[in-house]
Amino acid sequence: MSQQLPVIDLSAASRGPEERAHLHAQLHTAARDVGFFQLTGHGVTPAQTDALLGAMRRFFALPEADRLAVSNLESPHFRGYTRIGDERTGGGRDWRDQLDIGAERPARTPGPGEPAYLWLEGPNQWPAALPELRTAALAWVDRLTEVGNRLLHELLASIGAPADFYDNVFATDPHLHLKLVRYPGSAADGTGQGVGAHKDYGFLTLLLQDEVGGLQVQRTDGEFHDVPPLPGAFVVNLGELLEVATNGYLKATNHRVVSPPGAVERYSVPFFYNPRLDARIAPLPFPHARHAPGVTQDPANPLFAEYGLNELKGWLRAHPQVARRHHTALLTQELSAAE
Ligand SMILES: O=C(O)CCC(=O)C(=O)O
Ligand SMILES: [Fe+2]
Repeated sequence: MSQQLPVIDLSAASRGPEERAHLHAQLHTAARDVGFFQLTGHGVTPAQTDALLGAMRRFFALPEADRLAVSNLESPHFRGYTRIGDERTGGGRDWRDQLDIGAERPARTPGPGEPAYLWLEGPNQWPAALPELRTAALAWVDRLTEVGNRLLHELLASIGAPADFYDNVFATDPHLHLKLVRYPGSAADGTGQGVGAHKDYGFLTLLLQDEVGGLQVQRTDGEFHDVPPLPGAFVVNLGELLEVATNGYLKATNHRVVSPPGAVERYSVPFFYNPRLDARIAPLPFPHARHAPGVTQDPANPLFAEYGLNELKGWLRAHPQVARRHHTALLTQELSAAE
């Protein structure tokens, strides 16, 4: 099923009060009713996009041994390369491989009394053969951070909230996250699970997808609808922290990727615009707050207002081999917390 998402032009924000008011009306409706939209007018150039996609394709074309040289199994910080089939979503195997990249920071080993999510801070792993990948990926993080920052301001303003309300949780050491993803066609098991249905954990996700398609969004009718690729646009979706911030007025939307047919490859690049790990998401003051229905109650997926907890739950769930190798103590704690 296909139903095009709202298409929203961010450049309208700087074209005078009338166009900005129209942008806010569009953003408000899209964020409240769908949680997903296509973003144009973001200012990222085709040359910047091509630099990233080119370096990324060269990474996935490297011999497997070179990709495994930066395996995330070696990183207690969940950075690096995940082989096809090693990631899990909703208990099922995802048929994709990927390189996880975050802000370049020294490794953290949480001491006694420090929160376990500090494990998520650490250095990236870069393939020695492709220095341009590091350059293009870190430039993309900088560029998309700027877009995410502008978009979040307009989105908060669109629902009548102070635009700068969350500036402090992004000001120092935001936990930005970039994923370079390849879907290598369909697995023999026939499940079609490129990545299983899930919500993203942070504030906003800005996704670059190629022309193949396969991303699907669950809409209020409960059905998953295709998101047809729109050249030059980013697919934006709201993460769980915006649901927490607005007490459920805005929703983090379930989405998934259906594997491309046969041996067709699909490439995508989600960028997760996330705050500091220790940020506690204070309730957002806005006029509709009193009508907010509350956050989704799902025992299998608790929503945490302390961002690091929300993020860590996701990593432990999605990367069981990294978790078992480096974090058995945390797995025990997670299990006992769920009981
Ligand atoms: O590849 C895509 O289109 C979406 C990926 C996604 O939802 C994710 O990695 O969180
Ligand atoms: Fe996602």
